[in-house]
Amino acid sequence: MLGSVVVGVGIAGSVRIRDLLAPLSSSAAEKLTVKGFVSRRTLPEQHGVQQISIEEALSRNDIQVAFVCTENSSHEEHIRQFLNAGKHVCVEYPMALSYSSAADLWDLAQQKGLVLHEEHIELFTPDYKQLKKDIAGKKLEEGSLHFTGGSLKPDFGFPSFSGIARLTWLVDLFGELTVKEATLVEDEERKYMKLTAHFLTKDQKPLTWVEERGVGMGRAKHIHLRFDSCTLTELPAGQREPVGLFMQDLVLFGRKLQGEVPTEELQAEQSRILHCLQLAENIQQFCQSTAA
Ligand SMILES: NC(=O)C1=CN([C@@H]2O[C@H](COP(=O)(O)OP(=O)(O)OC[C@H]3O[C@@H](n4cnc5c(N)ncnc54)[C@H](OP(=O)(O)O)[C@@H]3O)[C@@H](O)[C@H]2O)C=CC1
Ligand SMILES: C=CC1=C(C)/C(=C/c2[nH]c(/C=C3N=C(/C=C4\NC(=O)C(C)=C4C=C)C(C)=C\3CCC(=O)O)c(CCC(=O)O)c2C)NC1=O
Repeated sequence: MLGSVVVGVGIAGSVRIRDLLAPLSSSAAEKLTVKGFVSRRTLPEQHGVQQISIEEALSRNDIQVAFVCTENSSHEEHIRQFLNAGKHVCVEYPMALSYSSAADLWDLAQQKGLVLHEEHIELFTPDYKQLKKDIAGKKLEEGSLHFTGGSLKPDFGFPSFSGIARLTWLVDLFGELTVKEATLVEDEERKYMKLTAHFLTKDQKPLTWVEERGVGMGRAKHIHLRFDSCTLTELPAGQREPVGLFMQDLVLFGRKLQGEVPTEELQAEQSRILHCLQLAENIQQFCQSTAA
């Protein structure tokens, strides 16, 4: 068994505590137990789990794993602290707010012989799984993905990083991309923002990503994907699954801890994550150069 600590008790941290207390039976998630949680606030017990200090989490021998569930701007520092203390880390996406920080963190994990896992629940949603099946083997001519959602707190980072889940979809579906142009429109008073990024695929096909957030905007994704043989204008509705999204991620992390995930799969995943973070950084640079 591996003892774990959950760092940061927001939406994601609470789900992690809940899932660790009731892991999917007969899955690798059962190898994890939860020994405590860390929070910057003073909180009561969460489902019987006690708050502990970060110093205790870093030093206790019966804690081998940390779940970093805080806002994005603090991920890098937390990952570094826990890896340096010899703990495996599962971090909610994105692991860092720059490409070079992420690359350094992977190097540190490798040096220490520890698992560093970045959660990607967006790849487990039924709609995404169905979309991936539906377009398998089709040749993209052009496409767009338009996300809308409620406004985020500023410590979630530049929108190409906080929206990394959309980039992950595009890269997982269409392979490596090149950023051609990106713009950001912001209205701080209205807490509104719209990021538009234009990419080319390796086959030189155009893809557009729009990430739009504002107070009261509903979470939604719209696609327009034109292939050689057909055009998709709506996300397919996938079959709902009994296992929750964060639980599916926990099982994958558990399998990594057990050494059950093949090296090629780990490498492909790491390349995808780093490529997405590189794209996020390129987008940020485009936006900041046009803003100047
Ligand atoms: N929500 C989701 O569905 C998903 C979230 N993620 C990722 O998870 C991470 C955390 O996101 P999420 O949990 O949604 O963010 P939250 O805003 O809910 O929580 C972020 C942090 O804010 C602090 N916090 C939470 N509630 C309060 C409060 N009422 N008052 C003061 N502080 C509070 C907590 O830290 P502390 O306990 O130290 O105070 C918490 O860790 C991000 O990296 C995000 O990208 C990824 C996929 C899905
Ligand atoms: C109700 C308020 C609500 C909040 C505050 C919220 C926060 C939230 N949801 C996220 C992702 C996500 N959130 C969900 C789904 C949910 N997450 C949920 O908290 C709930 C109730 C669902 C409902 C199904 C999914 C599937 C993702 C992964 C990214 C995606 O596919 O859009 C993220 C990570 C950044 C991102 O990819 O957008 C945040 C911060 N989600 C919400 O729905």
